[in-house]
Amino acid sequence: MKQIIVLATRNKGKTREIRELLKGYPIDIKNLDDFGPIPEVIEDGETFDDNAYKKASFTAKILGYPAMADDSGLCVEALDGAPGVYSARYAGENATDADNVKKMLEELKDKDNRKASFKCVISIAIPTGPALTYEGECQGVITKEAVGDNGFGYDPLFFYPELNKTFAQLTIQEKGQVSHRGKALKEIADEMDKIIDWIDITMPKFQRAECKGNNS
Ligand SMILES: O=c1nc[nH]c2c1ncn2[C@H]1C[C@H](O)[C@@H](COP(=O)(O)OP(=O)(O)OP(=O)(O)O)O1
Ligand SMILES: [Mg+2]
Repeated sequence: MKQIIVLATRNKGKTREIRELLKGYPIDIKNLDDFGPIPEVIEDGETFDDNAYKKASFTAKILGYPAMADDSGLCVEALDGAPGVYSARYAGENATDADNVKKMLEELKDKDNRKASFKCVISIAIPTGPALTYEGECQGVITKEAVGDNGFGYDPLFFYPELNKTFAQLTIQEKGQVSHRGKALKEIADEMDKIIDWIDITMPKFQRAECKGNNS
């Protein structure tokens, strides 16, 4: 039987990439939409690591299944590493990808140094709290305008010199070979048997102790 893992993200772009890069492995990946409404996790950690763990462990606790969460973002040299963990909210609390892209181009308008890196931490947690952590990073250059229609987020601005394309000009598979998320997922894929064993051994089979006696 396949091990169920809940993908704790609301981001459709991430979901597509994770599903594509983990297809063929003996896990049954569920979306949050497969369950009833659950409260939103507050992503107030100071690091990608903190936020990835918060999202994974909270979801695992609430749903009683192992959960996988990705926290990621863009770190720009000329902006001292910003927006980093604030990448999703760069242009404001309810910012869209287009708002964030626009703000990034404005902030870098007069900057010569356009080096940036994408970072990704993926946490796999079980309901009692323990978790495994995987990470990946990739280097690129921020373009002067949006190029390409694929992907999500800052992809149209992230030029990857080795392929002479932005991430938004790559297929999911091509991006997955070199991206921050792809690298973290490669480690997960390589260790999949160990991860499934770890879940099997560590995760309590019953979340509630059986009560055999009469409580009255
Ligand atoms: O491969 C990527 N290509 C382009 N942009 C990316 C990528 N990876 C992260 N990013 C950007 C999108 C978002 O602005 C932020 C992630 O924020 P982050 O909180 O991790 O995700 P999210 O709020 O969109 O979904 P959720 O927290 O439900 O997983 O970095
Ligand atoms: Mg988020």
